[in-house]
Amino acid sequence: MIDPRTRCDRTPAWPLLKAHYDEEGRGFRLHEAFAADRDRFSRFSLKAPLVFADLSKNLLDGRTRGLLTQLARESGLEAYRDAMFAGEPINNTENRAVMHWLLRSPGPGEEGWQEPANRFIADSLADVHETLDAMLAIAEGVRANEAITDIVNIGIGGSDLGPAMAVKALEDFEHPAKRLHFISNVDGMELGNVLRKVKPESTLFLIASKTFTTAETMLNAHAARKWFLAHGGSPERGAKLSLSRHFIALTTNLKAASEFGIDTTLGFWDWVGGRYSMWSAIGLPIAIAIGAENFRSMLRGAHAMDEHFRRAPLEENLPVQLGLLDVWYRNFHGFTSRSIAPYSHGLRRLPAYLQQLEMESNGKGVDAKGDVLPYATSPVIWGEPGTNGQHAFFQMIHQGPDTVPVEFIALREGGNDLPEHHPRLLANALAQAQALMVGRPGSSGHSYFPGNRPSTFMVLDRLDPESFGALIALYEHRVFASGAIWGIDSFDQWGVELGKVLARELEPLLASGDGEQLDPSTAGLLRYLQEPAARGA
Ligand SMILES: O=P(O)(O)OC[C@H]1O[C@H](O)[C@H](O)[C@@H](O)[C@@H]1O
Repeated sequence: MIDPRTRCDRTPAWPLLKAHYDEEGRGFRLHEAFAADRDRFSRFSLKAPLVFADLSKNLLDGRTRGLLTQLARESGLEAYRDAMFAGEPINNTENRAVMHWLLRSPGPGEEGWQEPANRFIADSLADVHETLDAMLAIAEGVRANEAITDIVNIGIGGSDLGPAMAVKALEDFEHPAKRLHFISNVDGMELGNVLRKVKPESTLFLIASKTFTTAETMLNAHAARKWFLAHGGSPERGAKLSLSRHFIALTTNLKAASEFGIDTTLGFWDWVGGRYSMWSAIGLPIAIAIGAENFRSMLRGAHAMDEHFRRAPLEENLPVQLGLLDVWYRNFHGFTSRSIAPYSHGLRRLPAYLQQLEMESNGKGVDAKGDVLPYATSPVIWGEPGTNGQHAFFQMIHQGPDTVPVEFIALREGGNDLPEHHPRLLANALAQAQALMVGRPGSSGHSYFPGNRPSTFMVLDRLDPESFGALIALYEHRVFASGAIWGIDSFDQWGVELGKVLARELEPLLASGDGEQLDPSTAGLLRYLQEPAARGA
């Protein structure tokens, strides 16, 4: 594919942004901006489907926004976005299309169905709906099966973080009699602790791996299988407690799943990136937890956001404007991180999910052609739900020397019957954003609050499947927008390979202890780990 993009530092907008930053951006004061513009709140708020965002507490003015939008245009963001929606192989280092959005596109006969742009998309859409229907039928079957009480999802990265986060987020909608466990770590403590508590006859294992080769997942899957067989399970298909009835694979690698001994496999396609895969078969645990109807509702919310991203003018396009803000902060202000503060217990795993989504997508040092970039890309993403973060690291965000833009996410309606809690939660979210912005004028010494610290405040009406779907799709497209402008391939992850190779080489050395050919630090650690662990003080 010919990349339609122009790298951001080669656009006319880039030096203009630099000059604008030097002249005004660096010294920008939020309180002055509000004083100069009574309508700043409404001028810098955006409403996308199911998500409202107040951007007015960010360090930007009309000129910043104009220049950033010009940058988006000049860097070819729209053409690149359209190439994604046309199914072109925009993941150029792997020569793959990027079509997670298709996983939530309505099928023929459904409301909102659109004529597919080409044959590839039409065929893929048919596959998507066939698998979706099959997956939801399995989910409903499991929900109706009283004998199954525990579902153990074994997967890592994109085959874990999305479903694990979603199941927590949609806890209010979950089946009352199903316990979902997520096993990702190669540390046996995680699987071991779950296996101690479950029984083979009432447990369903989901082996979730796009490639079905990931070392951690394979080790955990084989350990689960061994445990199952050691506790009365049988590899015989017709047996009462058969492996084939208690293991399901979620993967693109049908062959490997069948070699493992699994009969029921829900497939997906190489055009679904791991970290974009919770809408695919990888979402089975979500569907088991919340049911088919709620799962479809989650897809509907995401699709509404897809349409917004695809069609809203850049100025009103929330994912685009958020992505541009990331560029402004990272490349002009030089901020190195962004903190995610969901004021929602349900969204407690969102920061972990976004760490993969954003940093694995956009943590790149070369452009899509492989040329070293002269500018920074993904910020560090971190956070905890409010109000917990306030009692931990907000000290640093308020008074530390670094500026950390914060992203607040709040709900209009709380999802519980404790009437005093939600107003308290909202008051705290508002107070933090306000305190960051206004600081404490006239303060000094230990009570000095500088203020002028930026934040974005997003609001969903409630944390239901539809709004949740829209929120996650918003983040996906925001990452697309900033990655598109940075000129990188946001859909590969070569940076995870080296460690995997080295781990394979090191594992046998842990037994032999022979690390003399290695670097002195690794060799020293190997020797230290070989020595017997100390007992007592
Ligand atoms: O789903 P899998 O093929 O098992 O991959 C699981 C994860 O591991 C890889 O190393 C990648 O870094 C992730 O992008 C991926 O989500």
